[in-house]
Amino acid sequence: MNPALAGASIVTAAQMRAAEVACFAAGVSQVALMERAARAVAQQVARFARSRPVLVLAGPGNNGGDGFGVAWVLAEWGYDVTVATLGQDWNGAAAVMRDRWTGPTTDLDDATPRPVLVDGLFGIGLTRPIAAPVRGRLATLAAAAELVVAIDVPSGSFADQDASDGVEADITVALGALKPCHVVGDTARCGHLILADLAIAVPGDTRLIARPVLHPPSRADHKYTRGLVIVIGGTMPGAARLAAGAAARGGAGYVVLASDDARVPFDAVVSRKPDAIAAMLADPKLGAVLIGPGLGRDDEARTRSEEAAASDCPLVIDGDALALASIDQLACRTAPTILTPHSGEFDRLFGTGGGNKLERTRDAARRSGAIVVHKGADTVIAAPDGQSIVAHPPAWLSTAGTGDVLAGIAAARLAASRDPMRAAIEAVWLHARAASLAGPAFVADGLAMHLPQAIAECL
Ligand SMILES: NC(=O)C1=CN([C@@H]2O[C@H](COP(=O)(O)OP(=O)(O)OC[C@H]3O[C@@H](n4cnc5c(N)ncnc54)[C@H](OP(=O)(O)O)[C@@H]3O)[C@@H](O)[C@H]2O)[C@H](O)CC1
Ligand SMILES: [K+]
Repeated sequence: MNPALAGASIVTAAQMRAAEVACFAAGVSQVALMERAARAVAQQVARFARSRPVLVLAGPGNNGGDGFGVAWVLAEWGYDVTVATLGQDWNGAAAVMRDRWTGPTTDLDDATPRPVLVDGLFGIGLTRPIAAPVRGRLATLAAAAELVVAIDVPSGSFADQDASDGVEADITVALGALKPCHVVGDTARCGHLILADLAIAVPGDTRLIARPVLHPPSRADHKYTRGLVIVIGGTMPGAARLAAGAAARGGAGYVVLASDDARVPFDAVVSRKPDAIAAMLADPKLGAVLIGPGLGRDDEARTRSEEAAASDCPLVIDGDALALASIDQLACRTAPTILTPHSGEFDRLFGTGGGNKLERTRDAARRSGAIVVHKGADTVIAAPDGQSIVAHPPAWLSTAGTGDVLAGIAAARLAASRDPMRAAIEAVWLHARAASLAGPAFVADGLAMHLPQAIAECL
């Protein structure tokens, strides 16, 4: 998680264009906006170029216009710059930038590599894959460069798709706002991501995660107002135990582990026999129920899962309980629901239909009426109203049991606030932060120990 980008907006190419139009309508000229973009990119190139010769690629559209602008600014600052072009006819602001550029210019076909490559071939206007010869030239020039800086998006990446193609950049300077290709899919091709916001107002319903603000307990609080969490276990009691421990360390006031296995993660977690689940679910003091970690998929698991789904309790559904759930049943719930699928569980429940991960997760939230936490290296949290948040948790979390820990934290946060979107965001942030604090190669059993420190950072 890059703190410099915390809370940054993520917009589609169409939303970006609409925001630009609104900016023009408010009196900013196209040339002025392109000049802002060019200066912002040139500043980043200058930070890292160390006076090395620069080759700027200028494509046929406004990304190319930005490229001419970058070349013009860098040359003014004393850099040795050459421009290689793809295309002949530039319009509007791009033509103005092209005319400002009076330095050495070649065709892309004839360009020779230089240590610093600025990629202004294609931006958000890419409509089809780049033709093989051009892709080949781009790859050759990029491979021979010591530093590749992409303007807006790495050329070849479609702004609205999971990043899966395009040049591999060391630095990408996103213009105006982040786009889906910067945050979902193989985002490594963007290299170090920098946002130049250019003072354009953009929609804010999709954002990168930011550190949540948590409130310490008040003098009037007691264990039930802090949140009573029930974790329903099953055939693999260790997973439910991990989740119960994480719920307790995640700020719950009281945690009950309903499991045939009487072992608890520590004494503060209370063990109950699961034959009393119906009575437990009817407890008006109940803050949230977690079902799924270690549940299994036998008849008993199905009964417990159906009982939980049919209850009025705020519910977190994870692991095996996701395999036992149905979208119709979820959509009928009136109490808050959080689902925490990894990609396999997500595909089984919601299908493998098209769109990027953001679109698919938003669609799943709309269909199920639940908050969906679609886990992965790019975790997407989506609400039925279209609000969505993207997080990039540490890769060290890719180890057994960390999902149970996340589900436990989500239950604790849900019991505390009863607001499932807020709870999901808090849980994902705290989980990722605890992983960072745990350092490399931790085991899931030790992860929750770092939650108090992560919580302290949010007060
Ligand atoms: N967001 C901001 O605040 C600002 C962004 N700016 C920059 O503008 C680009 C978007 O510019 P746009 O002109 O819309 O698009 P591109 O430059 O990406 O490319 C469009 C041209 O490329 C042609 N095209 C598309 N795909 C291909 C392809 N595979 N092969 C060859 N040519 C292709 C397309 O023509 P077609 O009609 O053939 O599709 C266009 O000619 C944005 O990314 C920013 O860099 C502004 O500077 C202002 C601030
Ligand atoms: K580019």
